[in-house]
Amino acid sequence: MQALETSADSRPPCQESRLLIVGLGLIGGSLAAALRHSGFKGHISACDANASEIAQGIELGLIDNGGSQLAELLDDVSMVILAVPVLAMESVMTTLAASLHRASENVVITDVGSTKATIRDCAVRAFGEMPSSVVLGHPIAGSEKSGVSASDPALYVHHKVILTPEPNVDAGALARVQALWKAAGADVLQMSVERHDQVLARTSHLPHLLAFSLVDTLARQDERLEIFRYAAGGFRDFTRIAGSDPVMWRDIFIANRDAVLSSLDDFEAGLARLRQAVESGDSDSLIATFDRASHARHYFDTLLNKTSYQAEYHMQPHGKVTYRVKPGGKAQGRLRVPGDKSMSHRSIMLGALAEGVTEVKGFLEGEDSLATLQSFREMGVAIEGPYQGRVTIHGVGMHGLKAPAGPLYVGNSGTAMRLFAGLLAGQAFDSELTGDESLTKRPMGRVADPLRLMGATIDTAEGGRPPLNIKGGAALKGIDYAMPMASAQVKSCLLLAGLYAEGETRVREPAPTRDHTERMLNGFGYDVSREGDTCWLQGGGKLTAGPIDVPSDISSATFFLVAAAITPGADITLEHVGINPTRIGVINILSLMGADLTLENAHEVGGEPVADIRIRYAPLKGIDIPVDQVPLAIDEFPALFIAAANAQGKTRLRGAEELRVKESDRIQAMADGLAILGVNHTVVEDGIDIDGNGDDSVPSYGGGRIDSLGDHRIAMSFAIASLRASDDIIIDDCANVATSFPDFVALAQHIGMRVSVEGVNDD
Ligand SMILES: O=C(O)C1=C[C@@H](OP(=O)(O)O)[C@@H](O)[C@H](O)C1
Ligand SMILES: C=C(OP(=O)(O)O)C(=O)O
Repeated sequence: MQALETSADSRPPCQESRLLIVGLGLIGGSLAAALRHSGFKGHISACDANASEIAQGIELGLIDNGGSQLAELLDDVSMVILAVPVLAMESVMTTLAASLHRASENVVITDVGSTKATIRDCAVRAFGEMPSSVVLGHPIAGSEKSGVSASDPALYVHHKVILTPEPNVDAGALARVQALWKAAGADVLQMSVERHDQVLARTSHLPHLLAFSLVDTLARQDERLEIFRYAAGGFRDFTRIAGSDPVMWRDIFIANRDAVLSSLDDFEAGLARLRQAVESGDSDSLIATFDRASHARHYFDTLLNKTSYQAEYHMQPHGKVTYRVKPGGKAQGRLRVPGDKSMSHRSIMLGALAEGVTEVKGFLEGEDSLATLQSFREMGVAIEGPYQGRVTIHGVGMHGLKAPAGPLYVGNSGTAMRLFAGLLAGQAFDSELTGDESLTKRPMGRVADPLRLMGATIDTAEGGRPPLNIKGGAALKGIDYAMPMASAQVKSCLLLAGLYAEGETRVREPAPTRDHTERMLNGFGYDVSREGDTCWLQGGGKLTAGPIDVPSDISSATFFLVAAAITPGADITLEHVGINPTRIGVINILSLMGADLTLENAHEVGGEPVADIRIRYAPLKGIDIPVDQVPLAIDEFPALFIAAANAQGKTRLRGAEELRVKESDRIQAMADGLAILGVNHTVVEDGIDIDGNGDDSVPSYGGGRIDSLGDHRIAMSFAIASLRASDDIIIDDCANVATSFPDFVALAQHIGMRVSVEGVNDD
């Protein structure tokens, strides 16, 4: 992602005519400094009980004038910014309510307080109701320093400012407060007052309380403060914030009492668990806690660096990643795409339930498989890594998982939710599975129904959607189940539940689907048999740990296979790709269309066939896609539709209704994008007809702006399409690419595509 603009020249200017900052400390002073630095043309005055702060503010050139009597400073003011400690807000608001009638109608009031519910209550008491011109806010920036002399014009640059507007807020007032903070260089976002107070209790107030407490405890034990002479980096890092302004923090803890107490309860419970582990020398529990924490801390770094999809999803719900791809470009070179997503999920699941230590290499460090990994940490499994695709899982055995403290969040991943459902149905504890907005729309009845036949108790939301609530302690019984759809996720779910069931669990599939679960179970020494369309296993066995080598994901490789298949002169080799027969629909379909594909260096790793795939450009022709290839290429269709748009003649797909229940309705999402590019097509319920251009001397279609609907495969498919477009293709909502293919943009650039990332729009 591109760096956000930092230079003051490029920030939108703040147009207020006259600002009044009430409380001229570090926060108010830094806002004045930032505005001055941005070229703010208006007048700034300040009100502070401390005359020397005002004098210093004037001397530093931050404010034009000031005084200690609020009522006297309100003439002609356009915006008032309250930067006094939280408990002083009420008297300031009362004065404002009494005096503001003298000022212009248009005055907007905002604040910078660290808690929001109490300040909203103050406003309601002072004004009789929440005025629509009040927009409460909180800049997430600060320093242990205080006073106007510590003002820093860069304090807010790239920092978040959370605004908590009430439903009756005046849209103009909100826009003006947003403009104020953007001019100071901040990223502005919005949330409700309640959510703000809960989030801040955990992320800011609790850490401050702990730092104050630790320093105070140590200082009391050592009156002469001798001990601090020996305190090194860890102490310094942990306690820096204990130097913060005591009055301000007293006010915050009084104001945000309930949310702070609830986060403190959680913390005390965690501390008690650690105490117990230390006392009893419980090395596994210590390692599990530290590993989880260390991983979470690294993950937090990726959030800060905005390198993660989750960062977009959780911290910037209104900000999206956009790809801009220039038309043309090349498709040349050797590359290795990341590890297989299906196998990465399964390696963690089976490794966790195994006896012994499982070493995984080639693990996909994408958000989907990382969410699976994190969920097992939350169930007490010690997992080291991932470090460059290597993960070490300390298996806990079939019955060693522990109840997680809360819901297990599996992000965007249908695979994880469905496989987890089977596995959790066999546990002794209750559990809840949740996911992101896209996953929340996907059907889970397909696993809940057969699991109920096995004896599980599972509640879903309306229409069989997530979240799933799974009752622990069920006595599962094996079933003989004919799946109504060809789904590896349903099959795998039932096989995993079958591990815990009495007797035999048999699953019949209407067409072959990926068989990674069966292969990996066999690899862990658990017998899974197959005859024709049916596979089965006996419950009650055990898994034995062993090494797993995850090959590159053929679903990710597909984008580059199609890139080369449509680009004259292309020659790409994809290394070490998994070519399991249940996954090679894309190779078969492209070959039928006339692509020049060869497999080199074919061999087997850990029970899965792999090869290097070389593909050189050859003109494509439209085909009727054989129905038996559909489940074998299910995730590859968005990219194959782009191949079809470049082929000569019509390509017809039928029997692919499953595409409608993926991360998006992939038939409709692709049809909508193809329409924007000007590609003729006809949508039917279970497929699509696409008319290809087939003339490789001219571009195959135009450009345009496409909504990927937050679906990674839609985003990457239209990025590849640009190789044969006549104009730029701009694709919105691409953060989700990180769920399956975190390096996609870098590799696309590597082969010669002209793709750039436009970053976050923060409005
Ligand atoms: O088992 C798996 O790992 C997967 C199975 C497929 O889903 P269905 O089982 O719903 O077809 C596929 O679309 C998904 O990306 C991964
Ligand atoms: C459908 C996909 O994944 P999942 O079902 O795990 O969300 C996919 O990766 O294309």
